[in-house]
Amino acid sequence: MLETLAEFKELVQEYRQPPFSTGVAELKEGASSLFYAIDASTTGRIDFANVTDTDLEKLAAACQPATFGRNQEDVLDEGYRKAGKLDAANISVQFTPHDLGVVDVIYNHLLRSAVDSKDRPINVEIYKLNVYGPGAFFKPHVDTPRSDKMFGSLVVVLPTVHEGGSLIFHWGDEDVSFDSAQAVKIQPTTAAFAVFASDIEHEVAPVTSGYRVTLTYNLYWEATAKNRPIVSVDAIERDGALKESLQLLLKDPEFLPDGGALGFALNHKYPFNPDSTRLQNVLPWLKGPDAGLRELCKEVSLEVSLKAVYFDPDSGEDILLDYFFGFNGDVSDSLVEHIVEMEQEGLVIYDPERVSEPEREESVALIWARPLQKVNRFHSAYAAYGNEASLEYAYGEVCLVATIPPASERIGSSDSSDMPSA
Ligand SMILES: O=C(O)CCC(=O)C(=O)O
Ligand SMILES: [Fe+2]
Repeated sequence: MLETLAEFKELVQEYRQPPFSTGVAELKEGASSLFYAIDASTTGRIDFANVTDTDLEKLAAACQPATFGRNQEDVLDEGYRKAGKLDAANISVQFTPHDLGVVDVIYNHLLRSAVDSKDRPINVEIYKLNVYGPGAFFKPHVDTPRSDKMFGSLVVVLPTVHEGGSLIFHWGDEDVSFDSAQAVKIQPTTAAFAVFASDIEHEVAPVTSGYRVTLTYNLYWEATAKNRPIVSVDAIERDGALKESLQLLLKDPEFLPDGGALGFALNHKYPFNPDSTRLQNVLPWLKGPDAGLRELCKEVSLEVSLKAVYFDPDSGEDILLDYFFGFNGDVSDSLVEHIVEMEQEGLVIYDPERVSEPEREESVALIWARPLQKVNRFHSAYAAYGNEASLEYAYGEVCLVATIPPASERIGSSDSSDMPSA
């Protein structure tokens, strides 16, 4: 492998950051209560600055058992999720995530953005209240996307005395645990919170004593958000080594001499609806390091697009589509033929490091800077375990593809010095 390429690949591999952030926040005096519906005409109240066991038992009794999504069906299975829930319609709280300072954490840490939040408004929508009594837990799942604008989840753990119930993130090969029970012990008014990219698998360990009471929220991009990058110039500057390495790669005349594409498998999955989600629209919604890679390509004047990655079992080739296939997509003819005939709707790719000549001339030479972990399947159900069943949205595997001009046309290449520059 070219040395310039090997170096760039290594830096891209290291370019990741935890897609979660945890912390604590103080509930303000006089604004620490929850009101909830016990039945059509009775309301309960808990002041979390001053909770009693009886309060918690009453709240637990007002809950219904929490269900979850398995293969697009809503199921109740206490071997997988054991918890009580109250829907958003049946609760009202006196404090907001904004009051708790969590919105800043979302921008600054989860999205690693220094862009003014006015430019990229988000919606923080309350979803459920959950009560995890002794022995309650929630096994590994992702949070079901409720729209293609949903990027994250927020959990607020209210101040109650309990043990266990850690929130555990499964991030690549690492398990990162947040002991929220410990965190809320700081003061009687200390709440704990976790914000995370909702496509990251996580679980709640069993509660061993007491009641763990949570509010969960869905995080969405506002529909009207401008198409602004969410990664700050600062963040790119900090990753200067990555930019330098990419510039060196592009200058290397042996790297894709006739041009082609540079592909990046992304760190996150993105929600889509096969009928309405256009991949081009997803570009401004990339999360964390994925947004950083897009900015990096822009900085060195490479054109980028997002593609859905599929594997065609008939031909054994990988295909990049500009759209997602339906959930029950039935591919009768060879998909590759289909793509080639439709033109512009997708690319058939080959790896020039492995194959010297493509089988068909339409194929594009693509080198993976960050290798694909997984591809989409045409026939499988998408979300296996979610916190809700969803027939409309699922997470898909997306990659970022940068078009690489032939070596002679690349900015900074020795051959291009006589060419007019843009
Ligand atoms: O309570 C938590 O810490 C996480 C809950 C959760 O993952 C969910 O409700 O989907
Ligand atoms: Fe969850």
